Amino acid sequence: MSDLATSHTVPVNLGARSYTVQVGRGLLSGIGAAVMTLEKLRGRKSCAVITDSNVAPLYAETVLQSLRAAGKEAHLITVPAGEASKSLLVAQDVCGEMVRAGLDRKSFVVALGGGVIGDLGGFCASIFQRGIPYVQVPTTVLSQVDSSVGGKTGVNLPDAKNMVGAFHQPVHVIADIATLDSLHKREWNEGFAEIIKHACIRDASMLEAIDAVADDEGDLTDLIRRNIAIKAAVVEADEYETLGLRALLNFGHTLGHAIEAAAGYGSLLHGEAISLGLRAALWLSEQVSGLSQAESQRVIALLQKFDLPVQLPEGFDTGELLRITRMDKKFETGKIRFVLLPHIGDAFVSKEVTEAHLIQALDELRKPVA
Ligand SMILES: NC(=O)c1ccc[n+]([C@@H]2O[C@H](COP(=O)([O-])OP(=O)(O)OC[C@H]3O[C@@H](n4cnc5c(N)ncnc54)[C@H](O)[C@@H]3O)[C@@H](O)[C@H]2O)c1
Ligand SMILES: O=C(O)C(=O)C[C@@H](O)[C@H](O)[C@H](O)COP(=O)(O)O
Ligand SMILES: [Zn+2]
Repeated sequence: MSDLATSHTVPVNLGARSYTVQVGRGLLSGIGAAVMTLEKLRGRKSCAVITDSNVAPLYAETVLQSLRAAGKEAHLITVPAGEASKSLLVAQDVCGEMVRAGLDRKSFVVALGGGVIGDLGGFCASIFQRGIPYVQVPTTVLSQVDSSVGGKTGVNLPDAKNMVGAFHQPVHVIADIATLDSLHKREWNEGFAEIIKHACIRDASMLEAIDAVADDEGDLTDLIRRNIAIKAAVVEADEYETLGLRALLNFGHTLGHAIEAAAGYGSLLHGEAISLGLRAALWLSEQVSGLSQAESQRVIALLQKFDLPVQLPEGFDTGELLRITRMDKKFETGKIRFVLLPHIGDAFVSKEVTEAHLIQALDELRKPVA
């Protein structure tokens, strides 16, 4: 069977902002042809391919050639790899390069890379000349299963994650599984924190499939497709996170984001910080919403199987973590809205979690897993 024969299409139904996610091996060289078929890009001849310094030498040429063969003027813009590039200063540089390259309101963006590039590239597309379309071409596990879908774009402020941004849906997503072959182990593993999160909030049966992939026995493409479908369904139900449904995708993120920011962007990868946040949220779920210890332990064991951290390293101050946590976008009139599980596969937003609970959870997170 050819690679293309094994590719899947997942629709994201958002009315006028609907798009599809193509997932399979060997899709990258077909990006020009794919873009040609998109009604929303009709008549748009020039584009910026935004990528990072690790991804550019691996995949930029294939993407540029494919776009140029399809008649597009494609300009490459490369930013330094890593979370530090998700900043207003880098966004300003990228927009500056777009102007100098002669891009205009009729141009579009291709975000080629991991979640940093998807969030940054999508954000630049959302603000450049008040908004132009963009295509997501995610090249990490994390970006394929999570960040490329749903239209959350943005950058960090030194104090807190994703503080400046916009909802701006892509017009298409191309997730080429073959690009994952070049990932280093650490970046491969971190993506599984979000996959495990999806299982926790929506689909307990996925834990088995994740276990199988960890043992090199599972179907990775199918697992990625399943995760995209979960993300798409949640986003379809609550695109702008106003109904308390999309907030479920934030399971493990309240403390996870605080830990990521406190670590100084880059020393912990997003998925690693979320792994720590997941252990804390599982413990809080045991205390507040009746999650069984056995269920909690099963998830923690799976995080450990991917070498993800589950014990807070030395050097994190509880007061500082709480200060950052208070900036979480889920805070409402001074009250924490915290995502909890009564069972694996079932999540809800609770207002029962207090700062005292958070302090206890951080104390717990400092202890080794029993
Ligand atoms: N918008 C959303 O809904 C959403 C969801 C989850 C996470 N995020 C954001 O995504 C970011 C994390 O994404 P990430 O983990 O993909 O990080 P990343 O983009 O920094 O990629 C991780 C590392 O892998 C390298 N890389 C990327 N693709 C590669 C490939 N195919 N081969 C070799 N190396 C490759 C990158 O250069 C980088 O060094 C965080 O900023 C997080 O906040 C956003
Ligand atoms: O898409 C969402 O919604 C998510 O919450 C997905 C998260 O994995 C992701 O880290 C997201 O960027 C968090 O957004 P934020 O609004 O909490 O900053
Ligand atoms: Zn996340």
